[in-house]
Amino acid sequence: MAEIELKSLAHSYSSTPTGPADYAIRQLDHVWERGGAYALLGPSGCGKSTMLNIISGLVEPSEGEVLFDGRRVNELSPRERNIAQVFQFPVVYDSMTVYDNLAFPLKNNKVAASKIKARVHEIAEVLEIEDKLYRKAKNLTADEKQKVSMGRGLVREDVSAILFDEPLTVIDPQLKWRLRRKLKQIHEQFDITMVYVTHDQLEASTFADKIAVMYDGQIVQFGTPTELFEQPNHTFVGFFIGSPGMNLIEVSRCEQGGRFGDTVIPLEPWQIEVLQRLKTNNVKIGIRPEFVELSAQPADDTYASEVLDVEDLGTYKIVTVQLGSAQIKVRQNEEFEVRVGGTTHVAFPRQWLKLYVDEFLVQEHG
Ligand SMILES: Nc1ncnc2c1ncn2[C@@H]1O[C@H](COP(=O)(O)OP(=O)(O)OP(=O)(O)O)[C@@H](O)[C@H]1O
Repeated sequence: MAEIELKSLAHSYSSTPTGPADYAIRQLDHVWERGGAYALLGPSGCGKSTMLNIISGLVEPSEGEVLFDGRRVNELSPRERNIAQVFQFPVVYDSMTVYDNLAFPLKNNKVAASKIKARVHEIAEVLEIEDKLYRKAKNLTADEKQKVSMGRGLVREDVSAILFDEPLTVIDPQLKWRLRRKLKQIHEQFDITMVYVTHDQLEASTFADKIAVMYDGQIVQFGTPTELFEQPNHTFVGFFIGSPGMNLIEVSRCEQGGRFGDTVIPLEPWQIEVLQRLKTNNVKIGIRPEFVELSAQPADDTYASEVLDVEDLGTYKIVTVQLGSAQIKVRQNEEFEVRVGGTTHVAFPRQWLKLYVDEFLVQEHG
């Protein structure tokens, strides 16, 4: 197991890149610590697979270094790096039995036969495929084959890390949840560095202790699920994490804070100070639907708004209101009474109002 460091790493698939748009990975520094359970989360095309393939050695980065425990591995082949990689689609030898598929990486590494047997049974038990051990892989379902693929990664005790690239895509939805829990349990049991690529926030937060959110070839935030929820560093994180995502309102600056149309949202003095010094006009105020408050009666700090839509989701509802030119989503508990077309009063608690300049969060002492 190793700490994996990416140092000034960048990658372009073009041999003559002319600008940032030609890079699948824009220059970044990042450390995956030894023994951590991580998710790499982001939309399609943001560079997740490229990053995994650079770590495993399938892709040679155009710039920068990959270090395992401080040692440069750029020149090492995937095999020499000792990384296990599980892909979206199962990679198994159809003509072999499940047992032989699982034993294969160990035989390759000249592990003693008695050790192989014990380890194959241990992993098969964890993955609940013990009863399939002596079946030919070609007779398995897609789910079972993917379990074998995972098992081939997990079976080796000496791996530097296991990289999962959307491994549950082919898995039956009902099984997905169980397998995710299983991977988490395996991580706890074997203490291996694991990086799990997904574009599904639920999948990321059930598996990982820390999530790296990737957007447009950059890691825009690396934090716990709670940090990503409460303190999104970038508007993309605000929008991508949460359901629905953060409300983001384009504002212009004014003496009291941010203005859109006739509405002024007062901000903290330090935020106003930042706004006064700005050279850009790209300013947004963000607040999560969970932190916006609604009330039937007006108060000093509320804004009268029209209720556009109410979506009942069982234990809670999502209310969409029109405030000036902005549509704002608010999460309310199921008892809260609102009527589409009616008027409600919206409040934005100051501590949850985030200020974004050029899409990045402005922090108090940053
Ligand atoms: N072999 C390749 N040659 C040229 N461009 C590529 C190659 N592989 C990926 N790209 C491009 O690099 C960018 C990042 O792709 P990558 O597959 O790493 O993203 P991803 O986040 O893993 O996406 P997905 O979730 O769809 O797999 C995309 O614009 C993609 O089109």
